[in-house]
Amino acid sequence: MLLFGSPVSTLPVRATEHTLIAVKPDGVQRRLVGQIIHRFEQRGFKLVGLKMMQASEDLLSEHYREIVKKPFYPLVRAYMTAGPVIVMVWEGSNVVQSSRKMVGPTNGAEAQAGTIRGDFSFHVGRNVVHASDSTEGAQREIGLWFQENELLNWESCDQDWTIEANEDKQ
Ligand SMILES: Nc1nc2c(ncn2[C@@H]2O[C@H](COP(=O)(O)OP(=O)(O)OP(=O)(O)O)[C@@H](O)[C@H]2O)c(=O)[nH]1
Ligand SMILES: Nc1ncnc2c1ncn2[C@@H]1O[C@H](COP(=O)(O)OP(=O)(O)O)[C@@H](O)[C@H]1O
Ligand SMILES: [Mg+2]
Repeated sequence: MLLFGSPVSTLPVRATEHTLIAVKPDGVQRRLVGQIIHRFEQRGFKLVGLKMMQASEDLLSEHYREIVKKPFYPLVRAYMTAGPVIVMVWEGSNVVQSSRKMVGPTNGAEAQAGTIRGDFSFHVGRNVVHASDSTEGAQREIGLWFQENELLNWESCDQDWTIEANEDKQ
């Protein structure tokens, strides 16, 4: 009797994309972690890594190497090291671009209601969440924040109901 559907080995291997999402120190302090995780879960993306960390200044300046020379960077450093962050890796088709849309523009004051920043923030320096902005950036950031053995490759039981099986053949 097949209670759980096809055996794992016969499930199609699908092209995957990953992104780094972080709940910033304000999100942790404001008890928004659960609500933020919930949004990615309900979209159907798959969580493959998660941990709480205190970011070091070195890690942060690598992570934000594109803004490290900007005049406001000291504010970003103070903000991002002010308490623990929750870092996560999410998997799914087009997850990088979709996550950016879910997160909304950098400044919460410009973000639409319904986005994470639009619902939970209104100041650029307290914008609750980070999301990688490109697939290359995501790979770089995941490598910075996670060891390989902290990411798990697992089969989710709903994948046939969130991804059409023929996706890779189109
Ligand atoms: N205080 C302050 N912080 C800023 C300013 N501009 C950007 N930041 C912060 O620096 C972060 C990085 O900026 P960007 O990478 O350009 O914005 P982003 O890609 O929307 O944000 P991340 O997802 O955190 O990378 C922002 O999310 C803000 O928290 C600014 O003018 N003042
Ligand atoms: N003008 C700004 N003033 C204060 N903080 C900023 C500003 N621009 C960016 N930041 C902070 O730096 C982070 C990284 O910036 P950036 O990567 O450009 O935006 P995003 O977070 O939307 O990808 C932002 O999320 C925000 O926390
Ligand atoms: Mg950014």
